[in-house]
Amino acid sequence: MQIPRSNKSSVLPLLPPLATHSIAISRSQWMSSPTGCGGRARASAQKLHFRRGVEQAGPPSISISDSSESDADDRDIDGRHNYDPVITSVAFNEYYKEQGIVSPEEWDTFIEVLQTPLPAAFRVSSSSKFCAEILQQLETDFRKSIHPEHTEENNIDAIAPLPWYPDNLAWQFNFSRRQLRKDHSLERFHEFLKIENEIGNITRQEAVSMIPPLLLDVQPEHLVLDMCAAPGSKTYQLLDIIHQLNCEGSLPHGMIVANDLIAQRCDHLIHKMKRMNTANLVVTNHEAQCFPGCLFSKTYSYEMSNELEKHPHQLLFDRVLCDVPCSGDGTLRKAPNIWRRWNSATGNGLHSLQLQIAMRGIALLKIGGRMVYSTCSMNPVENEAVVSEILRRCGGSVELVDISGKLPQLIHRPGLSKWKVHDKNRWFSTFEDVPDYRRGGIVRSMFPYRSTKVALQQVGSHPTVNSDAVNKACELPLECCMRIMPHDQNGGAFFIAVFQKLARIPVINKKSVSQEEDLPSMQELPHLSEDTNLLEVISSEEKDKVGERSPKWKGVDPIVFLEDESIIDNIRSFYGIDDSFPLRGHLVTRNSDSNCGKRIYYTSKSVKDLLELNYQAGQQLKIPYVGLKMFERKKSKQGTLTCPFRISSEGLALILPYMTKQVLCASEADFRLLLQYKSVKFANFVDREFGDGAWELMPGGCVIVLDKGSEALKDWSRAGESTMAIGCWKGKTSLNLMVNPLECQEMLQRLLSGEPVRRG
Ligand SMILES: C[S@@+](CC[C@H](N)C(=O)[O-])C[C@H]1O[C@@H](n2cnc3c(N)ncnc32)[C@H](O)[C@@H]1O
Repeated sequence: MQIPRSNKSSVLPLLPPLATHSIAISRSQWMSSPTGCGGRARASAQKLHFRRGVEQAGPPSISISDSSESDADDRDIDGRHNYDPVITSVAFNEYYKEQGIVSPEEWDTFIEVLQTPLPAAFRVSSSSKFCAEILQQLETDFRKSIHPEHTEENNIDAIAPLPWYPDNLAWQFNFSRRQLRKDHSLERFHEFLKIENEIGNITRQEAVSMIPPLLLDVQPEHLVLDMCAAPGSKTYQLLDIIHQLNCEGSLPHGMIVANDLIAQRCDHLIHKMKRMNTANLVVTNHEAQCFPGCLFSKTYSYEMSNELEKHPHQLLFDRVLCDVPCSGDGTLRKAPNIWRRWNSATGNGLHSLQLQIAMRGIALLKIGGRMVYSTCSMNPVENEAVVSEILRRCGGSVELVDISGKLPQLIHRPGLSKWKVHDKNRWFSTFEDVPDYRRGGIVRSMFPYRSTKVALQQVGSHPTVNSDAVNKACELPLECCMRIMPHDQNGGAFFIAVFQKLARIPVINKKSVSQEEDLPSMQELPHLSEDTNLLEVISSEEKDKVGERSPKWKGVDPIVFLEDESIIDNIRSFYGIDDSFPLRGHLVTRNSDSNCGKRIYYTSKSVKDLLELNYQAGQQLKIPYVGLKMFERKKSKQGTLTCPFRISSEGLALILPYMTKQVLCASEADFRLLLQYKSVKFANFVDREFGDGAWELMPGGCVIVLDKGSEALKDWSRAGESTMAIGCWKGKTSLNLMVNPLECQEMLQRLLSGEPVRRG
């Protein structure tokens, strides 16, 4: 029996009254199947691989699931779509009762909570310059002013911070999404959520999904790989962490590489990440289990590892987030149609893929680095079994980190040490019980790990299973894993394990994996360099690419460093960009003829290094998105321009403190005039001096900064915290706004209401 662990024993006081009626469920709520996207040959092959993994044990249908947020969430309890009253499953009940997932006394509460809708949660971006104001607004305004029906009756807070999340940055609300949309008393709060979410100041994210990035212990200088990243709520949280401490006009040293197999899901992720305006993100599109190591020196050996620090020969990460595709029954409250599909074969079918992805993650980790393995499934075959097999295969070169005290207010349970495997109406306690014809689908690594020597006893000339050993608790420290159950704090279910890499991982001996012998200890292994090990896990297709100079990824524009110095010098001198802001080597375009590039993107030093490594390694990485859009070429009817590039809104906050030319300060009246009319003749500005100043600017791109009365901004290098600035274009007779309509509307609204505005 597992006992919840927490310094606090009480559950969150937001537990809603349990539903006794059937709840309405939309079929479209479930995450779209990976098999439904994309069309390119390679993507199809990848998807096929994923599907095969899933179908290995023969589930009728499956979708990937994640516990982040989903727009479809809004429909599941809304009742506008198809109703499906199924909120229970005999197979589910039988399976988890047999696994002893919760104590018999807890069972009814567990199921009752699972049958209620999940309270929505959101996170305030700590890197947002309006973080403090937003937190204050939540605490002093909304927390006190909103009282939807049942919270009022039950005398509970309608919204409250999650007690375990640091600095009150995460909040949960105690009413349904339907109420949020329909209840008039929540209108202002709903509007607030929508706007702040669009801007990127807050992110809707399921509470339990916020835990893995917290336990990854990410520092702003870390190189982080998010292996299965879409739709990206954890990626956003990771970016938030690395940007948290940096000041305006500077970039953190770290970087996030966000990867996903499905191109369409990558697009969704990219769309979301754009809200962060970051130069420290790379989005890649690979099978995580074959993620390229960008190894380019065939002569590299372990003895050269000191050199490696200075000139990386392969891609290694300080932190890896391995939030694998899973059966997702931890999200049943959010995605109730999982009840109807629930089948133990789903978890069995995903086990091998999850293991492969996690092993690749460990291989890509620097020694001393950390990897979080997580799922939103309750199934031990997808959780503890994968963790056990990682520990077994790594033979002491990784250890499980005890995270039990890291988030003291979070109620959680230790990992299971015993479980069974279910297959086609049969239960197996050991692999030896599995008939030969099922050993393709049911593999040894699904069972609790125990030494073969312990498990087998000799009876006559035949080894038989020692039943004491079978019932013996697993020998691995699985209690270090973290299980979160829905009724622990009125949330979703989640599983998390944190690994620390202590040494190079042993080369995987095919025999020991397939025949399930105990792995030799590290000392017994030949002294092999880690790159050999990395290549072991790179697929042959990837392997072929090592050393290639210019392979092209179909459908993805090549990334080209902007090397034309005349363009860079032109931009620098036109905008008077201070020399302390590095441009050379940091600018990229997505066009092989960089002179014709319409958009120029800025990359941080870490991203620049990664792109260079990738180039040297033959462009192993397929990168659909990189860099912060900084300059955009604009065609002009004004004839030849001194500089045809304007500064884009996304990059404005970063570069403004370094600009000494083409910047003008406007009164609030003139600033508003520009936002309202988009194009204003010089003579029509309220402040004549400003109109004259605008006329005197060079034709082309310029930036208008809001002058906040007494605090007239004279020194752009101090632009930051409360600076409000917009990109414009100086034409022959007028100033023209270069801000997209939505952003413009937002700014205007905030200006009129006196509320804070977003940077840029
Ligand atoms: C649990 S979701 C990830 C949720 C995400 N970490 C978040 O917080 O928003 C799993 C993701 O894995 C992706 N996926 C499935 N198979 C994959 C593979 N072999 N390699 C990489 N990604 C894969 C799916 O497309 C899906 O987006």
